[in-house]
Amino acid sequence: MIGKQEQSGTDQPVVTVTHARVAYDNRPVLRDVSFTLTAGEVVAVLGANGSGKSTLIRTILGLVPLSNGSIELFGTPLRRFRKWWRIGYVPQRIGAGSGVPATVAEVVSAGRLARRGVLRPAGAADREAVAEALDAVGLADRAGDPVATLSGGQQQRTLIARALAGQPDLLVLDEPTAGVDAASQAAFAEALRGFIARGGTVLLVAHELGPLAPLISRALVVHEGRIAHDGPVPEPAGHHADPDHDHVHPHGPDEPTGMWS
Ligand SMILES: Nc1ncnc2c1ncn2[C@@H]1O[C@H](COP(=O)(O)OP(=O)(O)OP(=O)(O)O)[C@@H](O)[C@H]1O
Repeated sequence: MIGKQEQSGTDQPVVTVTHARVAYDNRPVLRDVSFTLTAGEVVAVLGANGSGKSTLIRTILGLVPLSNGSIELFGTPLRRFRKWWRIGYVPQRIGAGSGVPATVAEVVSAGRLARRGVLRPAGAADREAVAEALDAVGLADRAGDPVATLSGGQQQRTLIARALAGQPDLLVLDEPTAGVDAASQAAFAEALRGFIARGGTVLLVAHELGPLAPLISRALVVHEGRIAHDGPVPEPAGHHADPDHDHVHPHGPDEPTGMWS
């Protein structure tokens, strides 16, 4: 089953960042960042281009070194953390298919490797997890197709399915819906909703929340290397005054029927 979380319930720290400082070639990008993500939270990292959002999540995953401060994953210091299968990561769009002669199912199966180990052949549980992940993102009917034949949005969904197939406790997503068609955005939001309903924790970078907005429980706004806002998703100025504003926030019973109802 997807999302059979090892650690559930509230107030259990999943990610703890304490006074993190990160610099590239002595140029500071993150100056002093602290926050804790607890189990079941769905947190969006927002901020201007180049503010350090990707750097923040790549640092949390140990891909960029800290120059100061500390990070813990599931209560374990980053340098001692080994249970990487507990984390599903979808990097900023790289394309799932460029030059890869693999089928959609094969790409998604790679998401099982960290959990089962490369030396053990795939078993029934692996195949079931892959099928469930493909179903969750609405690509079950494309399982046997070469991933290169899919649209950009479908390729992005393939990468999300790969992360879900590992049945992680934490999903880390870098701009998962940037430049993705509306159908893929909706399919992704639906998959994420299922993951969250099973107690999964989510940390995602986004420019535009779009259909994800109702799912977000907390926003972190990165500005000049610090967390400038930690709380509810801020409303863009003049947002509701915009005649084209698509009112999909879950305010009350007069919401339009659709995937959020
Ligand atoms: N590997 C690197 N080496 C040197 N500088 C880098 C590296 N990666 C990012 N930077 C710089 O660090 C700053 C923050 O980049 P980062 O990608 O974290 O920002 P971001 O908020 O994710 O941006 P965007 O919204 O455009 O994706 C930028 O000025 C960027 O040019």
